[in-house]
Amino acid sequence: MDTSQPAVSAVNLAKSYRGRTVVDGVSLQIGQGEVLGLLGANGAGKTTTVEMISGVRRPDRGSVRVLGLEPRADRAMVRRILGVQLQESCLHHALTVGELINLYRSFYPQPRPVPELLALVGLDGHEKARFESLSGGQQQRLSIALALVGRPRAVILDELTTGLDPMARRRMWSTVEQLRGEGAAVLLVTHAMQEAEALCDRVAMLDAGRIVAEGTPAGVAAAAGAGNLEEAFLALTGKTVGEEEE
Ligand SMILES: Nc1ncnc2c1ncn2[C@@H]1O[C@H](COP(=O)(O)OP(=O)(O)OP(=O)(O)O)[C@@H](O)[C@H]1O
Repeated sequence: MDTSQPAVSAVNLAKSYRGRTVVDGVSLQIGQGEVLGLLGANGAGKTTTVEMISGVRRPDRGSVRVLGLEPRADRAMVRRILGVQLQESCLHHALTVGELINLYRSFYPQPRPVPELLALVGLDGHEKARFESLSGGQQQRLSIALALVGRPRAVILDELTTGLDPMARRRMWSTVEQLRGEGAAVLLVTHAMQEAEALCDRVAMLDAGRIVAEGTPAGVAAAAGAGNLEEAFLALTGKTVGEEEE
């Protein structure tokens, strides 16, 4: 494992589906202890980009390194150091929160203790609840806890707080701050510009598969002649937040 390099490095990634290019030359670097926000309208290519970074999807072009490892070639090693927020539908609905966490804990050499994980995502007291009995927001928080079980050095959080109530959202924000404090590299995919401003050291704005702006939230806003990220998003992409790509 090479720790002198950025924790996550993606160079010139490209992906087409049936001849249509949806990611077109995306390069991203995330240092240890850094939170990078990936912003873009629906269909801009964010999920495809993070899927290539996590190794779930093979890029047509370009390369990815996570702590110097190649996610597809070094799959087993990368799984130990990269935490990815899961889609909750992948989880066994009849298992309890505690059972699911313990199952994931068994995959890692030094997993976080169960109470720490429950506290991180605000699920204290829910250890014995079956997954299927949790609310949508609680299921989402459990999927975040499972991404953090193995003390990952790099974390991908896709729509961290979408659908969460204001208190849960704030808790997730402190969880991200804790991860940064632990030296993890965090890639945060978000539509919430206020969240990006509050949490991200840098943001990359994606439009139609290309990065159209990158820098600190304040720097991106200033370069676009905008007062904040939401206005910058509109100026740079011609879309309001949440609007679809053509
Ligand atoms: N498996 C697939 N087959 C064909 N087209 C796909 C596939 N996955 C994604 N696409 C298309 O690629 C484009 C980019 O999708 P992607 O999910 O990466 O965007 P996104 O920025 O994550 O959007 P959202 O904010 O809606 O999640 C979209 O036009 C989408 O329809």
